[in-house]
This record gives sequence, structure tokens and C-alpha cells, in this order.
Amino acid sequence: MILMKDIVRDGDPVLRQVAKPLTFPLSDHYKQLAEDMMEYLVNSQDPKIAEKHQLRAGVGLAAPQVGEGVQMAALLVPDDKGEIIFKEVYVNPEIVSESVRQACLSEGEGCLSVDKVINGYVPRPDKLTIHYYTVDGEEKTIRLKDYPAIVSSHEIDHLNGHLFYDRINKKEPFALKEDTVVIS
Ligand SMILES: O=CN(O)CCNC(=O)c1cccc(Cl)c1Cl
Ligand code: NI
Repeated sequence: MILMKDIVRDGDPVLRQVAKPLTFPLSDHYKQLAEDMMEYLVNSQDPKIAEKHQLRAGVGLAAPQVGEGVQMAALLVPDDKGEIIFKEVYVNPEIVSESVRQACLSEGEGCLSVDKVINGYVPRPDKLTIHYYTVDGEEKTIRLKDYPAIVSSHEIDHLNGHLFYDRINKKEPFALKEDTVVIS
């Protein structure tokens, strides 16, 4: 199982590289990696398991965060009642279109690879169209909005060498364009 000791922290070059696309069929190594990443998210959202193994909670995890510079990310997004509203592993995801309108989380963002708390709004597209492959090589194109779109953007950023604080306005961390959707 993936533990916090396996999470690569800011400063490691792998977090600032463009991750390599995967080819199909996926090797057993990358099929196992997908399972392990999703298992981390499930474990980290279970209070007992998270406490036992001192896991920081995550709603997404990108392969570079465990030192694997490949285009793969797992997402496990719950609603405010803890019901899972989005569960997927993206392989070679691409944002094919995005809304001009921006959205951000009212609480800001955190990242397992960034040990410090960095306050500020993280403006992201409110709506995204994502083209990706499943672990089994099935091609998909989906449209997302709100929280699942925010998390998808955070993870796809990881695959392109970006971290959430890159998007925070340095001068005015809580400044927003006036039509930005603030998600609580
Ligand atoms: O890349 C994934 N992580 O670093 C896992 C820890 N962070 C989160 O789960 C998280 C927290 C807040 C907002 C977003 Cl969008 C995300 Cl993704
Ligand atoms: Ni992150």
C-alpha cells in the first residue's frame, strides 16, 4: 500500500516535468500502480485507516507524486455527505476544451506533495471537456463541472509539471475575476 513516505515532495524534479504518455496494453506494473493509487485515496478517506497509517486525505493522486513520471491519475471525489460522486483513473488525459468562466474552492487547495499550507484561491476552469483512456484502453471523452472539474484540473496539472500554488495570484491571493464560481 502507498504510504506518506512514498509521496514525492515539492523540490523533486519529477513534480516539475511533463509526464510521459503510456502505451497500451498497460504493463502489469502500471495496472498495479493504478490500483495502488486508487487504494491510497480510499484508505486516506477512511478515518480509521488514515489514522492508523497517518495518511493525509486525498481526493486525487497523480503518478508523479509517487515518483512515476507517467500520464496517470486516480480520482475519488466525494460530495459533502461523503458519497462518492466521481471515481476514475485517467490515462493520458487531455483537456480538449475548457470554459472561460473560472471556479475555485472557497477553502483553497492542498497537495500531498506540498507540505506547507499555502492560502489563496486557485482559479481553474469551471467546466472541462477531458479526453482520456481507461486502464483497459477504452477511449472516453467527458464533460465535468464544479468539484470533479477542479480535482481533474489539479491532477492534470500534476501530469504537466504544475502545482496548485502556481495558479494563486501572488500579489492578491484572494483576488478573483468577478464571474468566478466559488465552490464551498
Ligand atoms: O494531487 C492530489 N493531491 O495532492 C492529494 C491531496 N490534495 C487533495 O486531495 C486536494 C485538496 C484540495 C483541493 C484539491 Cl483540487 C485537491 Cl486534489
Ligand atoms: Ni496534488
